Amino acid sequence: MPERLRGLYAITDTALQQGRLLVSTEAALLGGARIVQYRDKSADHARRHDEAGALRQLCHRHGALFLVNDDVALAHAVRADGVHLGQGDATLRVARAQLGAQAVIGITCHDSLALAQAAADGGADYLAFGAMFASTSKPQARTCPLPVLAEARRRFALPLVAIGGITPDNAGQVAAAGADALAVIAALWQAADIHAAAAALARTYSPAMSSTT
Ligand SMILES: Cc1ncc(COP(=O)(O)OP(=O)(O)O)c(N)n1
Ligand SMILES: Cc1nc(C(=O)O)sc1CCOP(=O)(O)O
Ligand SMILES: [Mg+2]
Repeated sequence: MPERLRGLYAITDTALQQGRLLVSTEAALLGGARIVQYRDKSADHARRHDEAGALRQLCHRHGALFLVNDDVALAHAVRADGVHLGQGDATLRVARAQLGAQAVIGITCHDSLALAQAAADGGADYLAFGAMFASTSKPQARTCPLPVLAEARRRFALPLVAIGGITPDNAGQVAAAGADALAVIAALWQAADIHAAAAALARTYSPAMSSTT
């Protein structure tokens, strides 16, 4: 399993991080986040471009991967490491053609092993399952039972990312079921101490390691 797709996967939230996008993301990186996804659904293209470019630099300073949600053109424009695509987003084929063989392309599979098989067959770099638990960030997301994730672990050699309602308290169950990375929004950006929350989540994979300060 590639080490670069393992550990805490922080997903930005424009509302929760308002005015503190870079500072709060840096706190998560210092706490141990290894992957960051820029997720901003607004139509403010100039701001999105500026923020994504700044986040890319920040992530690379910390040796973390930087991915863009949904927007293949933005990922290309800011030279992100890759893109995360849902079932209603651009196709894997289009994204691969635009971003190239080295790009990391992750695909949402919800609770479906059939979607995961199609993504694996199409050349995805990781498979995302969720929502593992009720999510305040996406309350309408349908639940992916832990046994589905465990079955995906048995079937697929690709990295598995789990998302939805993950907190330091339930992270261990998700990792034990086979997740290589934990994608998190609320439990990071709503924490009183983002660095400490990130460190607690990151410790799921490196119990002996503490975070950097
Ligand atoms: C790591 C990860 N997994 C799943 C998603 C959800 O993607 P999608 O279904 O396209 O929904 P939106 O995030 O675009 O609302 C994700 N973003 N990241
Ligand atoms: C963006 C997203 N996608 C999901 C899915 O199930 O595909 S759940 C989700 C929200 C994740 O945020 P939180 O850590 O706050 O629950
Ligand atoms: Mg999407």
